[in-house]
Parts: sequence; structure tokens; C-alpha cells
Amino acid sequence: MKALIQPVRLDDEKSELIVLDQTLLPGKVEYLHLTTQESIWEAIYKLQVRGAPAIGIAAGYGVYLGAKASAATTYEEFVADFNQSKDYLASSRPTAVNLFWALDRMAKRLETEKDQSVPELKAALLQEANQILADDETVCQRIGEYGAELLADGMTILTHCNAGAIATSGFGTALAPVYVAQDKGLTISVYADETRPLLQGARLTAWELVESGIDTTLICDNMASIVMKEGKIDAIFVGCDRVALNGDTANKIGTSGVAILAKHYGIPFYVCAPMSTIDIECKTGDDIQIEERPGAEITDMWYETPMAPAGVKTYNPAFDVTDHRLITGIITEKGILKPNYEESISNIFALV
Ligand SMILES: CSC[C@H]1O[C@H](OP(=O)(O)O)[C@H](O)[C@@H]1O
Repeated sequence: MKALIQPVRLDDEKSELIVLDQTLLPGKVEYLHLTTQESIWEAIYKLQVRGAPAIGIAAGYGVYLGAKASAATTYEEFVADFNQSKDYLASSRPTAVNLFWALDRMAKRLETEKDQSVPELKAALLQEANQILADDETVCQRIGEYGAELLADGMTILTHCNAGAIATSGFGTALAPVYVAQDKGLTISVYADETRPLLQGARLTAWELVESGIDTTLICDNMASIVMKEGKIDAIFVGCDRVALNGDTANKIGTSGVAILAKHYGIPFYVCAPMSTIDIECKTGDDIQIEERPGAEITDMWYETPMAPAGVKTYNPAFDVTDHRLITGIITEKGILKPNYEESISNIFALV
């Protein structure tokens, strides 16, 4: 399966993190060349780079670039500089666990290199950041292969937000099964929820799928019920930002509503989850912090004239939590997990 596009990569020679600016899609395919911690932080916060795995990859390279600039001459001084960059990048967005997973993975690598010189420490961090990217490519392909086992020629799926190539290393999670099925010669159609307020479904998923030649129908989020009721949807595939040990899953706002509708209409609902997005420290979804974003994303974007009266209050949670009892299966790189999720998730982590 070929990568549609690589949303995050490093130019180590120029000490630049090169990021596909997803806020400009689908109209413009442009890249940011980020050299400072501030610009990397901002790119994550503004969703110029977004999607749990892509955020993790960006964080790995971001903290490497921060450490690369260190003038430290001792391990202790270097670690202090590393931790300053790590803590700063960790403050960009709270929900996607991949951000913290990647930063912690980089810190753990540093701990194993205590006897190395500072140049060797920098080389080790670069290697680890590259490995985070490479691992995600393998993981997404495996999720695609397992997920494709659930698809048959002529099936139609619905998805919410964007958990595609540009949200990951280039292969996607929720869209990976569609890409694998396409490579196998199957015809799969997709209904994409536009996903207000930031329209990742309209701007990103529809763009990816149309670019890939997949039959795609864009709908408003409030149309998900009628397409399910009319029998148009055979299965639902979504991504995730943090999966708790019991299988409760945080994903883009609106996902839990789709899952409730799916249950009502008897449609299978799958979460595509790299193990890097499963947080076994979170016992249930109640332990997951939900990012709240500015109300202007609801009122001021996408419309020439104000779509709401000045002074109106807003509430803009960027994610919600889908109860594990609504999830038919969790598709991971180790296979398709079925309930009891606390048991099946514990098993795959014990296998690692
Ligand atoms: C494989 S991407 C996972 C997840 O991330 C997205 O959130 P955001 O666009 O805010 O970064 C969305 O919830 C995707 O499903």
C-alpha cells in the first residue's frame, strides 16, 4: 500500500520539520518549514499538523530538534534542555495520547544512553524519532490489513473526522482498510461526515479519498442518522485519540453520537487504534481529558458573514468519549480486539 502523502518529515541538514499545512486543504497543498519549538507547538495547536499519530511523529522530531540546538556539554545539562523542550511541546494539546507517548518514548531512549557523548545523544534521539515514524508506517499497514478483512466488494462505510493518511505517517488508520481493500481490487464506497466545526471530514477525508479514486459522498454530521436508516451504511470505521483500558474511546467530537446511532440501526462500529493510542493508565473514558477549543471555531470560520449573533455563548469540546459497549471491535496492529476490552487490551500489551 503506497503512502498517499507524507504529512510530517524531517530535513535534518536544515534542522527543519516539514509539515503539510492541513489548515489550507483541500484548496492548497503547501508545506511549513518549522525550525523553532514555538512554531512546532503552534502547528500542533492550530491543527496544521493533526491526527494522533501525526502529532506523535511531529513531537518526536520536534523534541529532537529542540535537543539538537542544545549547547550542553554534559548528560545532565543535555537532559535538562531536552526536558524543557519535552514539557513545552506536551502543553500544545491534551487529548491525543500519541503526543505524550512519543515524548515519553524519546525520554526513555535518552535514559538508555547515559554513557554517551552529547553528539551521540543527539544521534540517538534522531534515530528514535525516525523509528517512531517507521513504526507508524508498519502499524497503519497492519491496521489496514486487519480492517480490510471486514470489508467485501461493494460495501459502503461511514467515517467521521479524518483518520487517514495525513493524520498518520502516510497510510491512515480508519481509512487504511479502505486503501488496502482498494489495492486488493475491491470497490468500497465511503460516506464522510463533514465533522464540524473544523471540517476535517469535508476538507481532509473527502480530499484524500477523492485523490485516491474512492467513491466518496460528503454529508453534514446531522445526516448520519438518515443514511444509516436508509440502509446505505454497512459498517462504520473511525480513528481515535486515546483509548482507555476498558475500551472507552476518545475521538473527534460527534463520534459518540455516530456510535449511538450505529447501535440503534444495528450497524457494526469499529475503532481503528494503534497501540500507541491506547492508554492503559486510563482505566475508563472518565480519565481522558477533553480538549476545549475557542468558540470562534464555531462562529467565525467558514462563513463570510457572521453565522451567529455577537455575544452568543459557545461550547467547543474537540472530542467526546464513545462508551466501549457501543464498539463492535477495536482494530489494532495486533489484530481485531473484541469485548471484553479490558481483557483483550491487557493481553496485547502483555504480549509486547
Ligand atoms: C488517526 S487520527 C485520530 C484522530 O485525531 C483527530 O483529531 P484532530 O483532527 O483534532 O487532531 C480525529 O479525532 C481523528 O479521528
